[in-house]
Amino acid sequence: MEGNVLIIGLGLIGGSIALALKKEHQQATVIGYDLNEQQAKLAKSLKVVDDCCEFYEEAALEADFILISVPVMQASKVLEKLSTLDFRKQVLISDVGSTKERIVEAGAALFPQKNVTFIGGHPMAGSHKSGIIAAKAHLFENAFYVLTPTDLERDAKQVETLKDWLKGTKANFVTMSAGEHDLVAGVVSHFPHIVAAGLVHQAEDLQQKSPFVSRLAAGGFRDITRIASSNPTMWKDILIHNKETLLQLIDSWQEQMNLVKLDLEDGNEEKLFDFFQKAKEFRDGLPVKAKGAIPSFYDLYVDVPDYPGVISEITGYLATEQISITNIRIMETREEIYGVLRLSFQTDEDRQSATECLGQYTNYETYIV
Ligand SMILES: NC(=O)c1ccc[n+]([C@@H]2O[C@H](COP(=O)([O-])OP(=O)(O)OC[C@H]3O[C@@H](n4cnc5c(N)ncnc54)[C@H](O)[C@@H]3O)[C@@H](O)[C@H]2O)c1
Ligand SMILES: O=C(O)C(=O)C[C@]1(C(=O)O)C=C[C@@H](O)C=C1
Repeated sequence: MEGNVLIIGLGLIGGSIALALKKEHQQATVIGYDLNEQQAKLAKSLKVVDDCCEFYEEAALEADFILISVPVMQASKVLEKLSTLDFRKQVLISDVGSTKERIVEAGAALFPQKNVTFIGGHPMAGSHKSGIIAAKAHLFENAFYVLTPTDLERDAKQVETLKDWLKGTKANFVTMSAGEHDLVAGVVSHFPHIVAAGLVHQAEDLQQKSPFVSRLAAGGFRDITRIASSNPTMWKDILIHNKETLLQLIDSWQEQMNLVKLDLEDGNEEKLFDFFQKAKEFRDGLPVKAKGAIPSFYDLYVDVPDYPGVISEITGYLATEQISITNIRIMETREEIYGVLRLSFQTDEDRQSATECLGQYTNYETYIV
């Protein structure tokens, strides 16, 4: 597509979308603005945008597409500022905020004029890293990208235009109401971030009792708390915007913890087993996507002798058969002789091929848990 694009907020998400958009629409001119001047300058020198501006009013009036990619409380302010401009041509405005209801309400109220259309958006993939340095063109490949038009029938054409602008993200677009989005995102994204931060606080408090807490915080603790390293401003804003949903989720979580507590106090083995078994069944049955909310993990465990170079030996065999691994980790050392390697694959077929490959080249035992 040809045209002028303005991206307001040149961090992880704004930068990633700019890269994907420029790749797909080489005729488009992408102008970037960021409150943090250094960030904007860096975006220009890294060629994430064609140019950057000190004030965005002029670029906004010339834009065909404006994307707002700032923390959600700031997004409402940017929308207010844009609404004071005298747009003469047709312009499509969207955002990438992790919450939708309040932003979409503001968009609908602030732009009654026919030539300005606001459609809320949320790419459901990201990272705990922030800033332009972490931006990647492929960040949203295969991830869900939620669009929340206020009136699907009226905005149908603009929704298609928006998808065209965002085509380079290679995301899977889904449309839903802003309310439904905030409920679902609350459950699968916002609330888990609260729990992750809570677990880290608990570990930090207990660190006073034993310095081993942080030294032994490996494996499961690291997996479940990675997202606690995310940007605090972004998450503070998300909680404020999605307050009602999150208050309800906190209540139901507390109820659930109380039940586990009672079962534990009673020593009710059957109920405790059920708690984990039912969670496992639901988790194992979640749809597997290459990227997005739930990453796919097909794990294969390998008992290997504990000597230097064993990892490159294994990866070498798999490379010979062109089998790609998404992750590799040493789990433990047994009796100082054997180690357990966990190899993760994107598909069950890759895992099967890896089992056969290691069976052919080595006598190491492989197993699936
Ligand atoms: N990080 C994720 O995983 C993720 C995923 C999907 C959506 N989101 C949403 O994307 C948005 C941006 O998040 P991010 O991860 O890119 O954050 P980020 O910190 O990497 O980038 C945000 C940028 O916005 C700039 N900014 C702040 N206020 C501004 C304003 N008023 N005007 C112009 N620039 C301003 C900051 O200087 C910063 O460079 C947030 O709304 C977030 O909820 C984040
Ligand atoms: O992978 C991560 O680090 C994320 O937290 C990404 C994540 C998520 O919760 O899934 C975080 C916030 C976004 O709005 C969308 C995606």
